[in-house]
Amino acid sequence: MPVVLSLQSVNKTFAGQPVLSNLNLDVHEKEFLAVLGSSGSGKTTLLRLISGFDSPDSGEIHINNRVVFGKGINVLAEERRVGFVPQDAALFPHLSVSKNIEFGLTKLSATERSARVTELLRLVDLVGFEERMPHELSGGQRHRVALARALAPKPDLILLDEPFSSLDAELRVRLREDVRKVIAKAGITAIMVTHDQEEALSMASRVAILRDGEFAQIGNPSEIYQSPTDIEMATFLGDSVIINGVIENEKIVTDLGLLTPLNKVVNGATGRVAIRPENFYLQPNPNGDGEVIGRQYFGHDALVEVKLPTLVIQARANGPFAPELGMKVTVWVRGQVNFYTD
Ligand SMILES: Nc1ncnc2c1ncn2[C@@H]1O[C@H](COP(=O)(O)OP(=O)(O)OP(=O)(O)O)[C@@H](O)[C@H]1O
Repeated sequence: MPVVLSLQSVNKTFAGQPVLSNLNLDVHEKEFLAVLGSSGSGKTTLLRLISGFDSPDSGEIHINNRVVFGKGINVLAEERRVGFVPQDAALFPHLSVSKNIEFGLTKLSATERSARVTELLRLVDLVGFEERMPHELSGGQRHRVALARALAPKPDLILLDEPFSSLDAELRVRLREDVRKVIAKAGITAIMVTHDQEEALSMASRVAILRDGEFAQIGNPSEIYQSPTDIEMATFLGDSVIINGVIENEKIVTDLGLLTPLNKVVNGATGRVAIRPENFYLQPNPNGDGEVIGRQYFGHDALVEVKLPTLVIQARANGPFAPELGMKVTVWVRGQVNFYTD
C-alpha cells in the first residue's frame, strides 16, 4: 500500500522542553492508526504539526509524496488536504447539518455541493437530518456530522483528536464502531489520537504508543497487547502482574511454577515476567496455596485478588466461575508469557 503520511525525524520543543523527539512513522493508504498516549504526551501537538496549525522545529512531513514541511517548505494548513475531527465535534452552532457539512466545499458548484452532502449524509446515516441545527442533535449524531464535514472535501488523510472524550461511556462504545465503519467505507487513511486503550485497540488497524515524546512501540493491536516491548509498556497498556524469574532449560522458573516464554530467552538469564490477569486460571481447591482476598464482580467476568505465599495477584475470571471471597484456590498460568531480561 502506498505511504500517505511520512514523518521523518520530527522534533518539537516548547520553551526548551522537548515534546516530540525524532519521530519517524509511515502511515499507509486506508490504514487506521491510533496514537495512544497519556495526558501531556504530545498527541495534540502531533496532530497540529501534521495538519499545519503548528510547525516542527526540525524534520520533514510528507503527505502523498508531497513535502508539506521541511526542505524550506511549509504548506498552509488549508492546502494540506487533511481533514480534522476535533475533540468536541465543534460544529458551527448557527449552521444546519447540511451547511456544516458543505462548509469547506467552496470550490464546488451548488449542484455538486448538494450531491456531495447527500452522499455524506448517506455515509454517516443521517439522511433526513439536513435541516436540523446542531443543538437538535444527539452527541453521537453531532460527531457523525463532524466526521462528514471533515470528509466532505475528500482529504488525503483524516485526523481525529480524542473524538469521543466528551461523550458518556455507553455512547462512546457505540460510536466507536459507527465511526470505524464510516472511515472504512469512505476508504480514507485515518489517524486518531486517544488516551483510551480500548478505543485504540478496538478501532485501529495499527497502534503507536507515544511515550516521553517518542514512539515506544508500533504494531497491530494484538501485537501491542500480547507482546509489549518492555515491562513499563506491559503495565501502561492493560494490566499485568509482574514477577521475578530465571531461565532454566528454556523455561522460566517463578514463584508461580514453571512458565513458558513467548519470546526468545537465554538459559541462566534473570528477569521479570508480565502476566495478563486473563491468563490466570483459578481452580477451587481446599488444599490450594492461594486464598481469594478480593473480588469485584462485573457479571460477564470478575477481578479476583488472590494471596499466594510470596505474592498477591489479580486474576480475571469468567463471571459464573469466579471463586468466592475466602475460597482456597490453585493458580495456573495459561499460555505463554513475556520474559524481560534484567
Ligand atoms: N503552545 C504551547 N506552549 C507551550 N507548551 C505547550 C504548548 N502546547 C502544548 N504544550 C505542552 O506540550 C506538552 C504536550 O501537550 P499536548 O497538548 O500535545 O499533549 P496531549 O497528549 O494532547 O495531552 P492531553 O491528552 O491532555 O490533551 C504538554 O506538556 C503541554 O503543556
